[in-house]
Amino acid sequence: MFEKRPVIALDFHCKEEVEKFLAQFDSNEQLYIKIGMELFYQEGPSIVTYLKELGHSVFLDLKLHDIPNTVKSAMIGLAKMGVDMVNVHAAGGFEMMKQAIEGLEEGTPEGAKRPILIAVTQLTSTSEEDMHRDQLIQVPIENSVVHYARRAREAGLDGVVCSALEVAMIKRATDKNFICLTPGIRPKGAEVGDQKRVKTPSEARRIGSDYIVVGRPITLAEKPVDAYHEILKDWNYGN
Ligand SMILES: O=C(O)c1cc(=O)[nH]c(=O)n1[C@@H]1O[C@H](COP(=O)(O)O)[C@@H](O)[C@H]1O
Repeated sequence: MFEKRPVIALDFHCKEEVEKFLAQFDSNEQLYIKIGMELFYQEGPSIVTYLKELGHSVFLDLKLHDIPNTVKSAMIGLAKMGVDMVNVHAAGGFEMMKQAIEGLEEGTPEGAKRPILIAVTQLTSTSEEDMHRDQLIQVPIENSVVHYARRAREAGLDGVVCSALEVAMIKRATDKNFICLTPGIRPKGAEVGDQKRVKTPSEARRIGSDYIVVGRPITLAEKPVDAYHEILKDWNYGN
C-alpha cells in the first residue's frame, strides 16, 4: 500500500506553529501529516478537524498501550474523529491489539472508512543493546520486530511501525500487503539526532517501505518546503 507522500511529523507545541509551517506551502498541496502527543495534548481533537478541513490526511500517533478495555474505548473515540491512521504499541499484547481494531470498527461512522491501525514494534530510537538492557529481550532486534509484526497481523491490524532495516523480513514473515511505516528517515548527510536505526528515503523505498515518516529534517530546515520536495523526490526515485 504505497503512499507517494512522505508523512510529515508535525512535532510542534501549538496550532500557531502548525499554521506558520503550513502557510509556507501552496494551499493546493495536500499533505500527509502526523500529529503526535506533543501537539495533541495541547490542542486536542480540534487540531485534527482543522487539518482535515484543509484537505490533509492525518496520522494520529498516540501510541496507545494500556489494558484491552481502555484501548478499545479510546479507539471508539479516535475513530469518530475521522483520522486516517492511528497506532498502538505491539508490546501491549495480542488481546489489546484485537480490542483496538474492534474499537475502531465500532467507532467508525457509517459510510466512512475505518482508520488504518498499525502497531509500533521496536522504536527506531531503540538499539539492540538498549532492547537487551531495558526490556530484557535477549534476541536480535530483528527477531523481536518480526515477532511483534506477526502478532499484529494475527490480531487483524493493517501493519506496523518499524525501521526500514526490518521491512524485507517483515514482508516475508507476513505478506507483501502488510503495511510497513518507517520513521527514522534521514536524507544523506542529515543529522540523525536520537534516531538509531535510520535509512534515506530512496533506500527505504528500495527496501519496500509503504510509508515514510519525516519530522525534523523538514520542520527544522531553513526552507521546509524545499526540504519536503527533495525528500518527496528521493522517496519517489526522482519522479
Ligand atoms: O510511531 C511513530 O511515528 C514513531 C515510531 C518510531 O519507532 N520512531 C519514531 O521516530 N516515530 C515518530 O516519527 C517521528 C520522527 O521524527 P524525526 O526523527 O524528527 O524525523 C517522531 O514524531 C516520532 O514520534
